[in-house]
Amino acid sequence: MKILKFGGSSVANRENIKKVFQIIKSRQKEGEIALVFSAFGGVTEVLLKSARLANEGDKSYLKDLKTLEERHLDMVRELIPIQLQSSVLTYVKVRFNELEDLFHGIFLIKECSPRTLDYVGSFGERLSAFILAEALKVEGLPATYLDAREVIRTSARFGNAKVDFSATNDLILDYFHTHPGLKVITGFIASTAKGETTTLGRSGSDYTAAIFASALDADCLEIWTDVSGVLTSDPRLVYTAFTIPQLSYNEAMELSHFGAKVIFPATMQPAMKKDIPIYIKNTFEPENPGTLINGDAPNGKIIKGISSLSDVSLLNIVGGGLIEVVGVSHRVFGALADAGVNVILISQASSEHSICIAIQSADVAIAKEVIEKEFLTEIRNGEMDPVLVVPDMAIVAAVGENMKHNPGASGRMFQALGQNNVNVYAIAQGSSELNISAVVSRVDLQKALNALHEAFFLSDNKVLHVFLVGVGLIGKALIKMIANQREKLQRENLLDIHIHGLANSRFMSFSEDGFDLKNCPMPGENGNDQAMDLEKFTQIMDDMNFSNSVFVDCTASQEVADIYERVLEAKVPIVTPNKKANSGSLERYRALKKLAGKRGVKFLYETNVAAGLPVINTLQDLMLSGDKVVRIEAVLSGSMNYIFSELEKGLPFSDVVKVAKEKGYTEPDPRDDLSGMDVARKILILGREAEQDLHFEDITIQSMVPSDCEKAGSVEEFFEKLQAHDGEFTELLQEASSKGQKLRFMAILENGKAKVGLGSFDNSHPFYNLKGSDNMILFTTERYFDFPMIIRGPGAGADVTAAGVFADVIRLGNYSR
Ligand SMILES: NC(=O)C1=CN([C@@H]2O[C@H](COP(=O)(O)OP(=O)(O)OC[C@H]3O[C@@H](n4cnc5c(N)ncnc54)[C@H](O)[C@@H]3O)[C@@H](O)[C@H]2O)C=CC1
Ligand SMILES: N[C@@H](CC=O)C(=O)O
Ligand code: NA
Repeated sequence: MKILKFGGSSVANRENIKKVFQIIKSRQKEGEIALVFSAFGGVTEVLLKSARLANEGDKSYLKDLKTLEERHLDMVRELIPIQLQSSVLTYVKVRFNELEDLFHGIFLIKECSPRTLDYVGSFGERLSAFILAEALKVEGLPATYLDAREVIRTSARFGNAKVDFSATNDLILDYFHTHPGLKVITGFIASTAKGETTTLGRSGSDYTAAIFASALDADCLEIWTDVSGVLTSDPRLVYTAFTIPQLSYNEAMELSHFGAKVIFPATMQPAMKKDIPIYIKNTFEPENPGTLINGDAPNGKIIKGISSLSDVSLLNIVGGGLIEVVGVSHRVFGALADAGVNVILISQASSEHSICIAIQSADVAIAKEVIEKEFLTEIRNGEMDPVLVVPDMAIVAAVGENMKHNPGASGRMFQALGQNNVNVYAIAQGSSELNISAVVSRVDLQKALNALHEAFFLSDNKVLHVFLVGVGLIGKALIKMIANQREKLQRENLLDIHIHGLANSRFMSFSEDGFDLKNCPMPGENGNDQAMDLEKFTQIMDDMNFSNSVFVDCTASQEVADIYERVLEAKVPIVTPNKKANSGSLERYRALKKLAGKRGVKFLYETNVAAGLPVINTLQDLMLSGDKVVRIEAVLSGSMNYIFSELEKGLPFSDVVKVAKEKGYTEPDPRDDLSGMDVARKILILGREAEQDLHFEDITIQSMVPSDCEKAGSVEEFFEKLQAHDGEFTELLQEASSKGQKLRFMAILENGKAKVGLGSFDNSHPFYNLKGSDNMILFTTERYFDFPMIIRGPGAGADVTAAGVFADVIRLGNYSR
């Protein structure tokens, strides 16, 4: 025998009911079944609301009742052929006449006791089960309607009646023996021995089904609902949540205590006592195996699910006078129990100096009042502080029976929370080792759930959530690269990258699920894009609350570089090719590194120097291994190298500069390259990475920008003015050529000072053979003293730069595994 229970959403309309009938037919072929139905979706709520209206003297209950009657009559007309309808329609009409009389009584005497409400509530299931039994007959399944009030005996605790199992079991067995065939049973309702109608409380229909399963020693109980079983976490908060294939009864109870509303613990008890397996199945996806809940906790996942409770507050009871005083807890919890306050979590430090309690926020005022009243004398004497309330908290709980005697679960849990900047206010683990709970700030709830979900379920596949500011040349190339490499990364690196925020200087746009990177709309191209506001951008990034967020700055903007502290403070790592932050004051450069270290996040900027060439990382490795930099001699500008190489072909200087810009080698304003500023920033950064106290004032810079061009307002105007100077550059080139030399724009750092400017080199120097956008860096160090370490290759351009930024992003993924 199998018991199948269908919830309100499964029988909300004709379409759904047809699906239910399919399931019933397929199950019946497999063996004997009995069916338990809830009221049609939403009906119980309307009945109870109408009773309340009538009780308040509000006649609009009549309208609600009429609508409800029509809905049931329509259901009959839709499910049953016209020639068979009349007796069923009559049944419905008679029930509604009774209801009308009942409500009129409530309306007249303005009284609606829990007992009356139970009677009102019973109509929902009596109507649905009766109509469905008749409809099943039409489908060729002879069914007997069973009003569960005939067989389930309870106490007279109306609203949440207590079942008398011995009487109930006998009655059920007796009924089933005397009534062979398919039974269609009303969920939720029961009766006292005197025949008064009662109801079984929250999730009462599940309870009904479990009571029948237990009485009949059923092979299994199937709860058919509108979700595919119990999920690993709340899918509204954790998009990657998935169905848990199997749970032990204990795990299921623990998960439902903390938020998973699929099944209510009390309803499981009768089935659990008899070790009857419970399947949670989806009416709308019947082929999905759903969740099996039984007595097993087979080896496998240590943690089965992550659940949560929001709307929680913490009470801290603190006082030096509490140490080693016997009976403090007794008094605290006694006072709370007397006031009817439910305690969700307790944590006490072994110093006994404080007790920390989590309760529902709605109970805070009364809880504070009763505890302070209980300890009035201690508070007056200064032995205890007034109760400290920490509002707006939430509890996250990792649940799993296999964490028993299995070290590491809590380590993983708190590492994941810490790494994602989620502060933990209190912790509790029961000695049953079934659940580790942490109290966190409510604003961190979603991030905490996602971080834990990832740590326990998706640890093989890490997701980085990127927020990208600057979608010009480099930003666009980066998006394209991520789109192209995504599948490979997922497959081979177990890494996924989503972009959730995009901004240029004018607009910003966001996507909760991540943008479609193959057809990624640019900020300003979506109808609902907002005007760019950096503060707001970072705020939205915080609010989206992803674990593993990454801030990528692909601008050349000082303003963007100025918010790095704010980003790092929020424990979000930064990846950037923008040199502005690291080439500002030495104090800030150091402070940023220190802050990143303190907050435990990375600040990566390999592309600050020589684009994707491994210059910064190499230098950092040299320094870490104890080497000391003696001298750096370098060509650090891809655009300048390109310009002076192309000049050799006899092309005019202004034309070559323009092409360098078109090729994406120059800064957004090419004067940053020609003036030596860009190279100065780079040598400054290299000096600082070499642990030298280098300031901008320590650099002598030779600018290549003619003075009238400096003053030009726009880049276009600059190009116009530059033409007049073409001859001067040709002369410079000819002078070098006449000596068999080549012009290279370079930087030298030695003895704490740097020089940036044009040099000419003969073929004995490594710079002589540089081509196109090449960079070359010669590190002379204590170890590489006789022959310098040389790094050479293209040092500017969209792809080589985006590849460097991309590599830094991937590095982040690897760091935090
Ligand atoms: N082009 C290259 O070869 C290399 C470039 N870099 C660096 O990469 C960065 C980006 O360069 P490109 O992509 O060539 O520049 P770009 O001018 O093509 O793009 C800059 C982007 O930043 C946006 N932007 C500017 N100010 C902004 C603000 N305040 N808020 C939001 N967005 C803002 C612009 O709207 C644009 O989308 C620069 O810092 C550059 O120095 C580094 C290595 C090589
Ligand atoms: N404009 C720079 C590229 C970025 O750093 C260059 O020309 O090297
Ligand atoms: Na680099």
